[in-house]
Amino acid sequence: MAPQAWIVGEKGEDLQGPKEFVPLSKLEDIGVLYWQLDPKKSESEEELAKIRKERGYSYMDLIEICPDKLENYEEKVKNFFTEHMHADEEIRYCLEGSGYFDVRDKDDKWIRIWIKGGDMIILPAGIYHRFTLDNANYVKLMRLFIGEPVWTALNRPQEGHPARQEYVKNVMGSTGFALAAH
Ligand SMILES: CSCCC(=O)C(=O)O
Ligand SMILES: [Fe+2]
Repeated sequence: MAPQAWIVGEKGEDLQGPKEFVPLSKLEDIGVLYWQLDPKKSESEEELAKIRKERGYSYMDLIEICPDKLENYEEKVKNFFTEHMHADEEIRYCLEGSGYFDVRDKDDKWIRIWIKGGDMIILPAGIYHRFTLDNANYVKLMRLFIGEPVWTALNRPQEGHPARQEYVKNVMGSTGFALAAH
């Protein structure tokens, strides 16, 4: 099952009227990849091992986002919810709890992706995004990376950044992201 995704406002608020749901295909169009795994199997999961091997995700750690478990909680959650991009992919696997990844669509609207246990999401380098907890106020995420991790958040605007330029070219270009990425 694809995660639920819908359009929200600038501050993350629900828009008036019924939710405008976004299909997985539209997430693929903007380079967002998604897998559903079995969260009970955790690190030993075969499918996870396969994805890690195929995509070269040598680095792995776990992060729990909640006031008692994350140092400098207030500052970190504020930064997570500030619109930013990275020079590399952002790979997150939700083991427990839930949260919202907001990503910009081609029209610069916010798509809110609701991540729960078993959901693995990859945001491409250069995509503008942000993260926030939902009402459950807790998430345990696995962070994956190719080689030594770089978590540097580059706040918008970053139009001159090579990763941003590459992303814009892939997503807005005629071939589309899916063709360019595979
Ligand atoms: C801690 S996962 C989500 C926050 C984020 O976008 C990031 O870490 O760069
Ligand atoms: Fe990020």
